Amino acid sequence: MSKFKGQKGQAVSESSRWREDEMRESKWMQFPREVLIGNDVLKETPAVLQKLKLTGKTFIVTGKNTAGVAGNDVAALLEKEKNECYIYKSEKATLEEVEKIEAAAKEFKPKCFLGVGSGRSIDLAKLASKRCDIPFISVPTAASHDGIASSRASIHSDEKSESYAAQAPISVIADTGIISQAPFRLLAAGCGDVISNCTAVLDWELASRHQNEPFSESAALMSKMSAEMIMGSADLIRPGLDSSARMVVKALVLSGIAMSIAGSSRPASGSEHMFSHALDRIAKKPALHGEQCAIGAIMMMYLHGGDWEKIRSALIQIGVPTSASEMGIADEEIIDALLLAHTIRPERYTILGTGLTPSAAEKVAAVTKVIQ
Ligand SMILES: NC(=O)C1=CN([C@@H]2O[C@H](COP(=O)(O)OP(=O)(O)OC[C@H]3O[C@@H](n4cnc5c(N)ncnc54)[C@H](OP(=O)(O)O)[C@@H]3O)[C@@H](O)[C@H]2O)C=CC1
Ligand SMILES: O=C(CO)COP(=O)(O)O
Ligand SMILES: [Zn+2]
Repeated sequence: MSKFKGQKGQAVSESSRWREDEMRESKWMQFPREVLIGNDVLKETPAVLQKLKLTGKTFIVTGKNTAGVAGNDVAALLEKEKNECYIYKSEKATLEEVEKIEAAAKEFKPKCFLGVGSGRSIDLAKLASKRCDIPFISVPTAASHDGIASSRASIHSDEKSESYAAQAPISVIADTGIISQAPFRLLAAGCGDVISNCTAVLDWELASRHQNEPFSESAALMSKMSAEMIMGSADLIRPGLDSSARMVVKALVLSGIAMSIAGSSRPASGSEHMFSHALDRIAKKPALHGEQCAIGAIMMMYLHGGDWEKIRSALIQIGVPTSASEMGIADEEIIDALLLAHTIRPERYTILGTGLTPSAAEKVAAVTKVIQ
């Protein structure tokens, strides 16, 4: 068995090479402290704030739809307990929006931030709270993405999609009564986001082998486990069921924790996410993040030479779109996104390498039945 020098100079067998990261001397990781998952847990929000000694003033970042779903209710619950709330309705997860929130919060001087809503609202609250050095609580209204519990914030602009080091939520309050009543498409998208961890981890392993990129076996295992949890229970994920919402939320939390362990979005974001970010830029009407990542995962698994049909079957069973037409995206936009994807995060080594040729892009999309 060949040997190479580990980070501290000691010889490490190749079979344990991927464990090198686990042997680092120190690493700073953040995880949520109070995690509430269940029907009607929203009403516990004032108690959570009290337990964490964060009562007083609360800055709530929510969205246009989700204000009515939960944002206003949370504010009412807190105000009943003599907390003052500032409600900020946001639209896009951009750096400009983070700056606006930060400025409003500096005036209001809250004790904590709440992100109540979709991925966008949670990411904005997460990054703005980090910049204000104030704790943040994640209150998802849909299980549509694995940023619910992660310490990362995905911020987008016309030119790029970046993953910022933010902070892990001090608490996650996931009311499955609300989440199970959200449009099923959102829950299915969350399953797609987690299933796409399969290819993200393969890309990370590739980067570890080809470029000696730091790799965390525990983060990778956790990420794969969350994907397997969903694929193995695909038959149990149904609209309107509290049990389905609970299952998906737990997998999303696990996947978010994997990112916090890695200290990057690597365990949950590889070539399939680069494809999705490219599609966000190219498509006239992009689909949901998790839907696009799921389709990306089918195609990237084909490129890895893995079992893409297994991923496709699980997605079909759950009800996640597996073709461009089901997502409402033109076939040409899929090809263009495949050709652009490798440029999205050039520093992130993946199976896309320096890019696909147009004929290779057409082939992967056609063979995997993403385009007709
Ligand atoms: N930080 C991280 O680690 C991660 C971040 N992400 C990011 O998260 C985002 C994707 O999140 P996602 O939630 O899929 O998409 P969006 O943030 O785009 O939200 C999708 C839509 O769902 C609506 N919605 C949410 N909950 C409900 C509900 N209960 N009832 C009715 N409508 C509802 C939202 O309304 P409203 O307009 O009120 O918001 C919004 O219009 C992307 O920006 C992605 O990059 C994804 C994964 C990981
Ligand atoms: O979406 C993510 C994991 O599901 C992570 O986000 P990025 O692709 O922005 O790093
Ligand atoms: Zn994602």
